[in-house]
Amino acid sequence: MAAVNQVYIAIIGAGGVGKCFLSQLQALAARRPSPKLSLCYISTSRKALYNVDYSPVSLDGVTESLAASTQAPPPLPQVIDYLASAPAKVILVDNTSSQDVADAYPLALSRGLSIVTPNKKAFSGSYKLWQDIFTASATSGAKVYHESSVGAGLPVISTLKDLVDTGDKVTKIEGVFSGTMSFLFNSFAPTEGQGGKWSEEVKKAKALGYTEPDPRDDLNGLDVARKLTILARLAGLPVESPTSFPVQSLIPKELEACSTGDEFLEKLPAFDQQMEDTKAAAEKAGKVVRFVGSIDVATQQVKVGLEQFDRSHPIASLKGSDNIISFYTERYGSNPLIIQGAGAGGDVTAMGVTGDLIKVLSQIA
Ligand SMILES: NC(=O)C1=CN([C@@H]2O[C@H](COP(=O)(O)OP(=O)(O)OC[C@H]3O[C@@H](n4cnc5c(N)ncnc54)[C@H](OP(=O)(O)O)[C@@H]3O)[C@@H](O)[C@H]2O)C=CC1
Ligand SMILES: N[C@@H](CC=O)C(=O)O
Ligand code: NA
Repeated sequence: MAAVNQVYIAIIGAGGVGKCFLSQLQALAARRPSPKLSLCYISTSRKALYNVDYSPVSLDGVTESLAASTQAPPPLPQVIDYLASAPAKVILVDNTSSQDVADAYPLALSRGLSIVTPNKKAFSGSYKLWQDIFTASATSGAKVYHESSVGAGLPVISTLKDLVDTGDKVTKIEGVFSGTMSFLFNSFAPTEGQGGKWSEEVKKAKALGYTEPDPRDDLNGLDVARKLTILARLAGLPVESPTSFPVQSLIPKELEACSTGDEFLEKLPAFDQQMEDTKAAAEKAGKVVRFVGSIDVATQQVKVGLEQFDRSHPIASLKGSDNIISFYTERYGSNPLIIQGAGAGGDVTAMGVTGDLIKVLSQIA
């Protein structure tokens, strides 16, 4: 018999986004006495904290408790078994970028666990995984939300879903979909002034928490390709994978064989001239270079890569890690619905996750 008025939260991943989420969760739990939110499981890749009798793990100082824990995370099917046997409903928060965790969503959903996540891997992996996730959710009634998988906390997924669900026809989606790429080009090739060195800006983007755990996943264009795969599927295109359309990589050929992200960052300064040449070519045409993506729904064409823009273009004059995403639809005609704002960073990403958690609570509690 499920305990009344209590919802268990299980968290996998406590890095940049995970830590910000924990502090938002603690504030939410303090603000909202009902349902009572209790942490029943938290792990990183090497440590875990949970009690076999489901007594809650305290949110006070949880990062430190987790770091000091001597419990190792059990294999995922075992974690799902433990959560599915909890004496109240469970929301699983995946704050990793792990494909293994993403692959376990169909099992978790089929066992009644709702999921909220900023992890793109489940929704941009194989089309079969996408179908399995939504079939499992529809069959069990467990919810799955992933607003922060595109545009961090910006309301990109919810807006696209509303457009589609209310019967509008999306014809094109285009813009800047990467906080890292936005930050890099806004600071390396600004509309005014000189700009910094490419490799130094890449290191800054990582230090600011904008990049993927391995920054090569941003620079090879795959992070943007994943986001476009998600949006294209929501707009009705059965895109097979993020590698099934043209994606431009900014990884120098000579560094493709680096075995770690750290080795790549160490060697990158020797290749700064390649990006300087790209910048100079745009300047010669009186323009600036930016990394953009687009989905043409009618022709089913998706593409990701560098383009040149006039300095006065809204894409050229973005600031910081801002994304700008334009939805062209039948209802909006030639004036697209535009969403703009920070597209990366721990707090804004965690906000999307916490917002999703609140949506799930309103449906299951
Ligand atoms: N940073 C941003 O601005 C944005 C991030 N996102 C997404 O948010 C997610 C988290 O990003 P971020 O916090 O920056 O990444 P971090 O690398 O800072 O944190 C990742 C966390 O996940 C843990 N982890 C990784 N693999 C596993 C696993 N198999 N099992 C358990 N724990 C695991 C890591 O543990 P350990 O340290 O032990 O490896 C770490 O605690 C990613 O999917 C990213 O794409 C989305 C939008 C914006
Ligand atoms: N690395 C990503 C993080 C958000 O998805 C980005 O820079 O946009
Ligand atoms: Na979003």
